[in-house]
Amino acid sequence: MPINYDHLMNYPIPEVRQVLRWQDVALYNFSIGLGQDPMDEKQLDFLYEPRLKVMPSMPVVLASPGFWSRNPDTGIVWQQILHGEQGLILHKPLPTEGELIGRSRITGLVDRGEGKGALMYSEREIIDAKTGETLATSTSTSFMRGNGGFGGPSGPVKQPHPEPQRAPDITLDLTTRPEQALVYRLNADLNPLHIDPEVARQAGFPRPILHGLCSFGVVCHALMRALCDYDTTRFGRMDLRFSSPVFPGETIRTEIWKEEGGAAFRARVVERDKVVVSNGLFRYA
Ligand SMILES: CCCCCCC[C@@H](O)CC(=O)SCCNC(=O)CCNC(=O)[C@H](O)C(C)(C)COP(=O)(O)OP(=O)(O)OC[C@H]1O[C@@H](n2cnc3c(N)ncnc32)[C@H](O)[C@@H]1OP(=O)(O)O
Repeated sequence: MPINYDHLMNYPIPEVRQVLRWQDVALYNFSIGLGQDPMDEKQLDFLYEPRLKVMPSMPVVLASPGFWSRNPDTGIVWQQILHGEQGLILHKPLPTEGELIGRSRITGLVDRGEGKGALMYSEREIIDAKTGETLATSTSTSFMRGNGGFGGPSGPVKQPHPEPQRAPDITLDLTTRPEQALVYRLNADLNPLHIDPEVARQAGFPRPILHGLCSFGVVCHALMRALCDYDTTRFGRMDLRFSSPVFPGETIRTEIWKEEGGAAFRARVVERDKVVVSNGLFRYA
């Protein structure tokens, strides 16, 4: 069944309620690599419950509807879907415990043409169930490699943040672990692409790849360390493009340029000297 534009634009993504426990926060922080140096007190703040902090990238997994693109009635060839872009705006400080509501919707569909894939833009608001306040807005682009030529519009296409043409001001390396995707998926994203070698092969990869949102968290960690001294209240927004897959176990080098109002960034895998995240935009106080 091919994509039906009207059907997918109005797809009823279920509203999700999540009771957030401190253990969920610690698991998320651990799953993006915090605590690799157990003597680093600033990293322990993200794992130790008496003084627990939430890495600001966490809303991308909060009150998430999961991998709903796999539902047959979407018409999406789920085996060929890749996470293309991700954005996050934080409106309020994140709690370590409470009840959250996630409301998701499709905001755009772009047909890139037969053999060139399609883009699906979506947005999720993460709301504090007690106060009704929106805590964060998460925006995603799904690059649907198997759905080009479905007869939809050819735009509008989101314009990525331009990258400076000079050497970065700061670089910071963070390693990922070989089993990182196996832990990361426990947050919410159960796409078998990240655990099942056969599904990875069908998608064109020699082995399972890392979740885009895990790389998003690793890069957020790098930005918070390099620019904000781990002060989570300083995070404003973060946008990026996933330009090439990361394999679990690789080292992610975040390259940062300071610019008016914040920073631009990209990231590369050191072992393959391959840019994996591009067109990054970071706003902070
Ligand atoms: C909340 C739901 C979110 C979705 C969840 C999905 C489930 C998750 O579990 C899945 C994952 O986490 S997958 C892992 C993370 N993502 C990746 O590894 C993808 C990495 N990127 C790629 O492989 C290529 O960039 C690729 C394949 C994306 C594009 O490569 P090419 O086809 O070679 O593209 P290229 O020739 O470089 O450019 C062609 C046109 O496409 C635009 N473009 C490139 N990369 C893009 C990207 N990442 N996102 C959006 N647009 C992108 C280019 O601008 C270019 O546009 P134009 O033709 O208009 O000039």
